Amino acid sequence: MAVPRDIAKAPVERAVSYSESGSPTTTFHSPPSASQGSFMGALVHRAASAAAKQLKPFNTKEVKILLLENVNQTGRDILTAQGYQVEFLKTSLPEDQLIERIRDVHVLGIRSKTKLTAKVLQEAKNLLVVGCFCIGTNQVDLDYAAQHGIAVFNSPFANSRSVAELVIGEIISLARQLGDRSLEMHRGTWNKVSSKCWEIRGKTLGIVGYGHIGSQLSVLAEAMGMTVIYYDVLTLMAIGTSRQVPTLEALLEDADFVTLHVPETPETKNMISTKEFERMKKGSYLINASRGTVVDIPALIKAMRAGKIAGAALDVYPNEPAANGDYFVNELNGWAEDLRGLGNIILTPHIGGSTEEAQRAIGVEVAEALVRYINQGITLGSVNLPEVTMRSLTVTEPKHARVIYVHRNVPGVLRKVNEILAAGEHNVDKQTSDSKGDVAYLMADVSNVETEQIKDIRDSLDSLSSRILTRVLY
Ligand SMILES: NC(=O)C1=CN([C@@H]2O[C@H](COP(=O)(O)OP(=O)(O)OC[C@H]3O[C@@H](n4cnc5c(N)ncnc54)[C@H](O)[C@@H]3O)[C@@H](O)[C@H]2O)C=CC1
Ligand SMILES: O=C(O)CCC(=O)C(=O)O
Repeated sequence: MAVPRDIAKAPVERAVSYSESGSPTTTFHSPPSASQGSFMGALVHRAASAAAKQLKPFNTKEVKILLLENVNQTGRDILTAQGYQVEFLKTSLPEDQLIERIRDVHVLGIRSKTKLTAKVLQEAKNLLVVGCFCIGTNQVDLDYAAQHGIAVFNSPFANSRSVAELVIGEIISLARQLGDRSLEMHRGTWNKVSSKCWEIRGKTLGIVGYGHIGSQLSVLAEAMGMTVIYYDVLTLMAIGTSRQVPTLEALLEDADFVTLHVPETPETKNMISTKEFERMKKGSYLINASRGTVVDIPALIKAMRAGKIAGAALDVYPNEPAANGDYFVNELNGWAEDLRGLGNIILTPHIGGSTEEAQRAIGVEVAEALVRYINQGITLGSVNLPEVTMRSLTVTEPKHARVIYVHRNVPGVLRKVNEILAAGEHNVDKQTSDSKGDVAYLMADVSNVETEQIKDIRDSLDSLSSRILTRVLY
């Protein structure tokens, strides 16, 4: 029975200590959850039951992981069970502290608040991979990360249902002015009102961005008797009796409730501003649970003060406090106090995806992706690198190694890599490669590799001008 060995190395400029002795470390055990609930989990599990050889990038105890923003216990458990060094913080970190902390970690886990700009990432000399324990990845400079061989993973839909359900709650709450009535009762005032309070049955919901969240919401809204229209840059199949409209303007003119479910991009910045509020129906409502930059908030304040917009629900803001207990005041966003002073406005602290179900599922999904990437180099689900997978090496292949070479997508690289491997008399048993833009990802399982040869393979690959990152797992 082959002893799992443990050797590989981060790229030279992101050197980490590693054991060249091939000293055995703890045997890898797939976390039980790896076989539950996901296609990849099943894939990994099937391979394991066929006596997969467990590859290790480093001595597991040397893998340093920093988890910020209160990543769920499920994710922490999976990473800890691998034997990695896991440090956990409840909050995000301001840039200077982040730069200080990011220098020596191999893996960083964040949620939506931690800004991984090029300035921050260039300090991350050891960083192999970032796990965004959320949907949005706009907080990470994905291109910079890809160009430096740092993989980024997220959880593309584990919290979509939670957001959709929150929005349904908000539609009813706005239509019935529930926030205001509740606040009045808390202050001791009885104020029984029906004027300008409505049923939602028969009203039109306009969904901007008909992706995972928008389409879930569509189903729920129709079940409540609403008519659903949506606008998206893509032509997408309508669910139920909903209908795609050709322009944002057409949606704004028709909808009683407008709800935003687009990502943060240059195109969606201030997507809803003065001109759009002018297009909206008098007495209509706006909901934003996407990203704070999508709505021009001073324009919203004006439109609400003018009575054009009858109510709004905001879950996200251009600047959000770093931690619970921090204040939401003008120092953070210049208009915060004006916003708080409006009637029929629901302000929530970015809780769209904050349910037990969503956070547990995200914890498992992202942590499993991180383990697969660290231990096997599999990039399935990565948002910035080409998605590459390959069946595991098995314990019957004791002298095999997995070579991972992230490189510039230029002609001739495969030939050079294979020449290097052939020069060492290593047969390439299987190989796969894919590219995304100008970055390519090559994975090869090679035979006849002695421990002493690992360094040569790595050094030879490192010397190629196309190299971004070399890893050798065995
Ligand atoms: N409040 C919260 O806690 C949460 C917020 N979010 C935010 O919600 C956003 C949407 O999430 P998903 O539905 O999962 O994303 P998705 O990627 O499944 O769907 C987004 C849709 O927006 C469309 N789109 C992109 N740019 C557009 C534009 N300029 N105009 C019109 N349509 C456009 C896309 O074609 C896509 O169909 C995320 O990017 C994230 O920022 C996500 C989860 C939780
Ligand atoms: O609660 C979070 O971590 C952020 C949720 C979110 O905005 C997202 O998943 O993109």
